[in-house]
Formats: sequence, C-alpha cells, structure tokens
Amino acid sequence: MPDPVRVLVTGAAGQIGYSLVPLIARGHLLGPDQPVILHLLDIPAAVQSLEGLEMELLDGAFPLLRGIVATTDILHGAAGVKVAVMLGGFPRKEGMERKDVMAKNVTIYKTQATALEAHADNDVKVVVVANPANTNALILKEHAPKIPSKNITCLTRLDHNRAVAQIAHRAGLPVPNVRNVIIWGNHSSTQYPDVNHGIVKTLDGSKKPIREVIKDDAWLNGDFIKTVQQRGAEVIRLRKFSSALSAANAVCDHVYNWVRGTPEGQWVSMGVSSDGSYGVPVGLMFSFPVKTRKGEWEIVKGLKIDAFSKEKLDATTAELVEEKALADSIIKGSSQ
Ligand SMILES: NC(=O)C1=CN([C@@H]2O[C@H](COP(=O)(O)OP(=O)(O)OC[C@H]3O[C@@H](n4cnc5c(N)ncnc54)[C@H](O)[C@@H]3O)[C@@H](O)[C@H]2O)C=CC1
Ligand SMILES: O=C([O-])CC(=O)C(=O)O
Repeated sequence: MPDPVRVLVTGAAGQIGYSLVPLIARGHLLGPDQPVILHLLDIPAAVQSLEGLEMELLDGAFPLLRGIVATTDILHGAAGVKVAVMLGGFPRKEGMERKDVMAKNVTIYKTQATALEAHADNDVKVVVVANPANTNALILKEHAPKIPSKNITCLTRLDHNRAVAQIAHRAGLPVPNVRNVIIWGNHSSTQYPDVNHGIVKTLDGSKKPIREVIKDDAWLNGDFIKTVQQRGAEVIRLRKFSSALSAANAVCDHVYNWVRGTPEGQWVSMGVSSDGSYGVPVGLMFSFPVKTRKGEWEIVKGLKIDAFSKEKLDATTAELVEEKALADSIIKGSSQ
C-alpha cells in the first residue's frame, strides 16, 4: 500500500462534511488502494460537532483511514495536505441567491488561500464547493499565486451528475449509458447544461446522439435545462437544507476522475481556470468539459457551439464577470 495522503475537508462539521468523510475513508475519493489521513477543519463554534464526527470516524474502523487531525486552526489543518475540499462557508438558505452569501465567503477564502499556499503540499489539488463556488475558487486562486492555477478547481460535477441522471431517466437507461453531457459556466442558475455533444449507449450497444434518442428538443431546450439549473434550489425548498448527499458524492467523482483519469473517449465537467477557450475570459473560473489523465485536466477543445448555446454561454460568462467584480470590490473595501 502507498503512504497515506493527507486530505483536508474544511467545514467538515457541516452537512456535506457528514456525508463526505465516510466516503473518503472508504476510498471513494482517491481509490480503494490509497490510505488517507483526514484533516477536519471547522470554526470554534462547531468544535463539539467536530469532536463527535471524529469519534464516529474512529468507530467506523475504516481500513484506509490512517489518522485524523481535527482542528479549528487552518494553519494546522492545511499542513502537508495533497487534496483540499473546501466546504467551509455560509450556506445559501431558501430564497437567497449565491451573491447574497458572497460577502461572508470572500474573506474566508482569502485567509484560507494564504494558509494553503504556505502549508499545504506544493502540488495540492483544491476543489472549492462552498458557494459561490466559482468565485470562491477565483478568490482562492488569486490569493495563492504559488499554487499552480491548474490545481485550483470548483465543483460543477453535481450539476453534471444531475444532467446525466435526468437524461438516463428520460431514456429509461442506466446512468453509465449516458456520456459527455456538459455543464458550462457558473455553478448557479445561469449554468448551461448542454446535451449537443452527448451520447447515449442504447440497450443494443450502439452509440447515438442524446437528441436522437430523446427525440424531444422542446424538453431538452426547455424543462431539462431548467430542472438542472434549479435542482439545488428545489432540494433546498423541500429539505430546508442544501443538497448534501449528492454534493458529497459529486466531490468524490470530481477528485477521483481528476486524480485517476477519465475513461477513454469520455469527459466530465469541472470548474477550472479558463485559458480563453470558447471565448471565456482568461483566468475566469468556468465549468468546461475536461478530460483528465495522470492528475492533469485538459479542456476539450473545438466543440461546435450553435447560436442557442452561444447565448447561454454568454449569459453565464456575464454573471461570472459580474461576480468577480463584486468580489473584488468586497475585498478592496475590506482592505481599506
Ligand atoms: N458546488 C456545489 O455543487 C454545492 C455547493 N454547496 C455549498 O457547499 C457549502 C457547504 O454546504 P453544507 O455542508 O450544506 O453547509 P453547512 O452550513 O452544513 O456546513 C458549512 C460548515 O462550514 C463551517 N464553516 C464556516 N466558516 C468556516 C471557516 N471559515 N472555516 C472552516 N469552516 C467553516 C460551518 O461551521 C459549517 O460546519 C455551502 O456553501 C453550500 O452552499 C452545497 C451543495 C452543492
Ligand atoms: O444552491 C445551493 O446552495 C446548493 C447548491 O449549490 C446546489 O445544490 O447545487
């Protein structure tokens, strides 16, 4: 067995944390052959929950779990970590837009960026989950210039999985038969779930475009998009809390594919720093289709973007540009 890898989970005492840490301890993040040491960070007000979580993790007797560092000190929490899952922050409540929670989160991300840069492994891989996820990741990237920007990502895999699940359900096929959907842009209601390049493997084994199998463009261009865009809000409406089980599962999918690669011919959606592909401003944290190999992601280039898609990409880009400006102004204001 390889040496254990240190994995930081911030906001570990929260809802997603509670679903996520057993998955990590079972090998769903880094693989069934990779021991882990879990670094659990939360704020002082959550210290008892953190202690209870640590007890339950011990009681799980997970074979891959080789240690737990439970702390309220980010400097301690960040020490030597190779993967950082950033859940810590203020969750969006019913009726709130992600922008509403931005002011609460930019300050946190600035501080945590500095700590990760100074104390984490030089090649730390970061996935920001806390909303506004793209912009929190951008703040982190800008305040940790020594961490390679390719190592800082945000989670749009939950949206990707939601889209896959909707198509699979509509086609009456198992989830793995649906491939290469795309989530473009922001992890928000302006995201664009795009099926134009997606493939369905039918029961006879042939591969067909999603549109050909679903045969309902009105649904694909309308309710399907809306359902995926609004899924998080709908879960909040029903549960009064945001998605936790599915978010934890998506974090594992995101990191697992990043570290261990995507299957041949397939891609997934990840929020990454734009290289200017598809006209997205360079450096914006944007969800793209990516293929991964040996711990590196690469944006899938050259996909044809029709007029309908272009309009949707422009809308989500504009929202991210606006969020960035808002975050910059909050940071500027707080440093004066
Ligand atoms: N990107 C995505 O797909 C999704 C993102 N989210 C977001 O993920 C975040 C976490 O969600 P939940 O676990 O449901 O929220 P939660 O409120 O249950 O947990 C958040 C935890 O963060 C902790 N925290 C707050 N400030 C912190 C700091 N400075 N350092 C460390 N920990 C800190 C809190 O004490 C709490 O334990 C929220 O921002 C939520 O909106 C949720 C679902 C999906
Ligand atoms: O909207 C929220 O706060 C939770 C979230 O990001 C999601 O479920 O996609």
